[in-house]
Amino acid sequence: MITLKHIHKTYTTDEGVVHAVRDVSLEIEKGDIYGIIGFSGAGKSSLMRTINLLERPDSGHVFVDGKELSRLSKKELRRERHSIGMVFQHFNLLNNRTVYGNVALALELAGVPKSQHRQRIEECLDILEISEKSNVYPVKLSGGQKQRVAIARAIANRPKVLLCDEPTSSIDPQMTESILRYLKQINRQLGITIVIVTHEMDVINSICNKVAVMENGIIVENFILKDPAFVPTSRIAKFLLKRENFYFSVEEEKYA
Ligand SMILES: Nc1ncnc2c1ncn2[C@@H]1O[C@H](COP(=O)(O)OP(=O)(O)OP(=O)(O)O)[C@@H](O)[C@H]1O
Repeated sequence: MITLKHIHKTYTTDEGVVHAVRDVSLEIEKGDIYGIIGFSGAGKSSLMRTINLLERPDSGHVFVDGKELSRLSKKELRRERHSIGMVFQHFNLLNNRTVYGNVALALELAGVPKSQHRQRIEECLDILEISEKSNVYPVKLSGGQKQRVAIARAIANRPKVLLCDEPTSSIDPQMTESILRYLKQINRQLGITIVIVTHEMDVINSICNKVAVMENGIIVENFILKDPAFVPTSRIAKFLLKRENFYFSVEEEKYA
């Protein structure tokens, strides 16, 4: 479903060139909930943002559902991007639009005929169980509710892929579980492949089937989460993972 081949991404700053992603290749299959974990600055967001070319790699190839995105015209890329939803840490909702209006925006931008809006929006709000807030403005919502609206907006165009950048980092721990439950449901019921960037192993543990560990712009290890034969070898994987009956958990106290 998603193939990244030899991706390099650098940023030029006043202090010099930052090598955010270094020669990363990755295969994400249809139906996966694929986690990318690592410490701050490891290059996780940069890598994920190359999947919809929100960040253009300096070199390498990005394929989504068989199409090489970097070879598409601007118009084709715009169309293709509607099949890749995105959810951000800070929700990125428009405060001057209601919940309904925020979801509608995704459909407007994709050129979906207005006659289809109401049904699509109600469907998405229903999946995220936030229909009763349809006429409410974001300022009146909790973090968890805002993220549910952002997810509803991200699936409004019925994407094949949903990219989630630290989707639970700005919400209460109690709400984290429910957000993850919705993501799992979306993956299973709608068949949407999910890529999730996080620094929380609990997030990986709850919903991912596969995980890549990133450090200094490199994927140091990737594995199937419940593979009983997997033995972490990298420093960061050993640091992050603790095997307990084929599950992993974070040694949180070391996690500063
Ligand atoms: N727009 C940018 N301009 C310059 N440097 C950037 C930019 N975006 C990211 N970087 C740098 O690239 C490196 C990787 O950043 P990135 O955000 O991809 O890592 P991350 O693992 O997602 O970390 P975090 O969880 O802190 O966002 C870091 O050194 C970061 O400072």
